[in-house]
Amino acid sequence: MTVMQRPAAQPSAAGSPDLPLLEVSGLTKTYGGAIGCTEVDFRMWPGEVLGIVGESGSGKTTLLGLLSGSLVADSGQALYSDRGGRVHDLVTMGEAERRRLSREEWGVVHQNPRDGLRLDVSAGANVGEPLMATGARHYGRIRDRALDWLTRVEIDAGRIDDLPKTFSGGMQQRLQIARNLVIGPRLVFMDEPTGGLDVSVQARLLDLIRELNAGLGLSVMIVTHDLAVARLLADRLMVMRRGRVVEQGLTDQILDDPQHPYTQLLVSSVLQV
Ligand SMILES: Nc1ncnc2c1ncn2[C@@H]1O[C@H](COP(=O)(O)OP(=O)(O)OP(=O)(O)O)[C@@H](O)[C@H]1O
Repeated sequence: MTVMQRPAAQPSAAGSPDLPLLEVSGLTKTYGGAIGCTEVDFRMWPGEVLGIVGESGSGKTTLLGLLSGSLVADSGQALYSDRGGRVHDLVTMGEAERRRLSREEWGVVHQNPRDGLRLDVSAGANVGEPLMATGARHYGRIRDRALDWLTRVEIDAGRIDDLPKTFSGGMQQRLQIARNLVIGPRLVFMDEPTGGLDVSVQARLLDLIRELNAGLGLSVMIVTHDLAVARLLADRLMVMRRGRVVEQGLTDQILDDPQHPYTQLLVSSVLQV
């Protein structure tokens, strides 16, 4: 386990808003000889929505995987400041600590909800399980919390005992969000969460993510190839190309006044559609 203490850390229940939630430098991952992402540097702040955009194969999913723990970096540093103000290097920390952070501090929302749900148990169990993994044992209270979260994500309480496979794609995605948020994470990684959904379902899901960010102060790192989604949700954007971050800044600044030729191309190609 690698735990570091920043000299200025001021531990509090929610972590300090003065400390970056994540401070990433030189993060690199190759697959054999091929670059996944290379020399990625950025900071992310508590309560922020950070969008990662770029063409297919630019390294967005690789970066998310390195930070959320499904991939191991070749080199670099990714310092995560937890609720207690303790700082962990995600690149070098041990498996037990990674599992604890995944259980207690993070959520991961996959593009395909089937990758983030257990299809063979009820909707209520899908939401209740993460609570049990963090120590909850009282069946009645677990069911109440599950019901509360189903309602928050606009799933009818009467569906609590139904299997997710009987849900529509949009409902499954909302159930996946409830499963992730029931433990009160500080940071949720989302990989194309609205991909494959039709436009009206997408709009409701985007509203939900905005509400959760504003209401709970949730930090969200969201990968999307859709600049309209990025515009609507993200406070700041990172633009990736061929594994590198070519530009980052405030969303409006990047989309209205892109500096890098690749970002200019990305923005103008969307405008021409
Ligand atoms: N398991 C793997 N084995 C070999 N190469 C991989 C693997 N996963 C990703 N890559 C390569 O790493 C680079 C970055 O891929 P990545 O999936 O991170 O991009 P992306 O921006 O998320 O793309 P998309 O939008 O299509 O999901 C690509 O060149 C890809 O071919």
